[in-house]
Amino acid sequence: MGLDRPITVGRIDYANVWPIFDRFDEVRAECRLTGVNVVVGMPSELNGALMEGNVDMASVSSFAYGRHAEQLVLLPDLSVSADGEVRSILLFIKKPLDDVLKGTVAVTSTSATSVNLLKIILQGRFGAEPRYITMEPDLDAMLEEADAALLIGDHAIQGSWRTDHGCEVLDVGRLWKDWTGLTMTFAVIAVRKEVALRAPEKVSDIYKALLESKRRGLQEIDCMASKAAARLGGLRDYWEAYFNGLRYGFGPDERQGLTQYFRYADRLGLLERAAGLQFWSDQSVAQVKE
Ligand SMILES: C=C(O[C@@H]1C=C(C(=O)O)C=C[C@H]1O)C(=O)O
Repeated sequence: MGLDRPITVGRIDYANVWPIFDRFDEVRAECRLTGVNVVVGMPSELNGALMEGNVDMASVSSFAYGRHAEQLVLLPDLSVSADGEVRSILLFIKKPLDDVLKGTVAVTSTSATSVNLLKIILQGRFGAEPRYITMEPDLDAMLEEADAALLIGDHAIQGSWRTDHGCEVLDVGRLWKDWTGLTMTFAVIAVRKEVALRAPEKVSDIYKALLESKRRGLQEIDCMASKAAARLGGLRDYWEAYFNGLRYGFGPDERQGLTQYFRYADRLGLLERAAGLQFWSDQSVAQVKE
């Protein structure tokens, strides 16, 4: 037992996680929380790193949690979710939707949740199974190869500001909400079970620091919006509306939406089984089974 090494935490390199992570370094310094390394990456990179054990806990695609739920636990009260529009999970369609449904869709290599969400919606709601090709998140290159392109995160946002692609832009969070009436959880923070078992105090300290970072981040969305505009472009007001439009908790609505998503993914054979949601708690860490 025990874990005689630093803990590595993976942070998604998109603005959507800023409200959770932006103040994390500051809070850790204040609490003198040492022995923590932070690495950044695209969701698909962190999904792989968490499963390979190269990171111990990370913000990852909720789909990746669903695929490997038996090896992971979720941190409560932390997610990236939306109840309708997300603004950063976007399908750019260059032909009428009916043609896209019979055609080819290029999907970003950075995603797991949204690619499968799109498959679920296109098949479940429209009875369509277009050909999917996975590509780097380059809108022009994707639209050259396909009738539509799915982008997520900052790539989607920056694509949505362009006026030269001539596409209609569909918000996939809105499509999900209109079809199911549910919230959608795109990212979760998951911990490897063996790490939660071997280093419960450390996980607890990191969890508390993340909660405090989120509390501060959400109190100062205006500062974060200015920083996002300076770093990533766009207007401060855009970013303020973006951060305010997302949800960062993991309450009953998020659980219901994610559970339904896992059920659909299971039905379509995208997951081996519909995963349950197992949350970490420092009181019950001994009950977390390996
Ligand atoms: C809201 C978002 O949520 C994300 C979507 C993910 C996915 O599709 O796998 C993973 C993590 C989040 O970055 C976004 O990227 O815009």
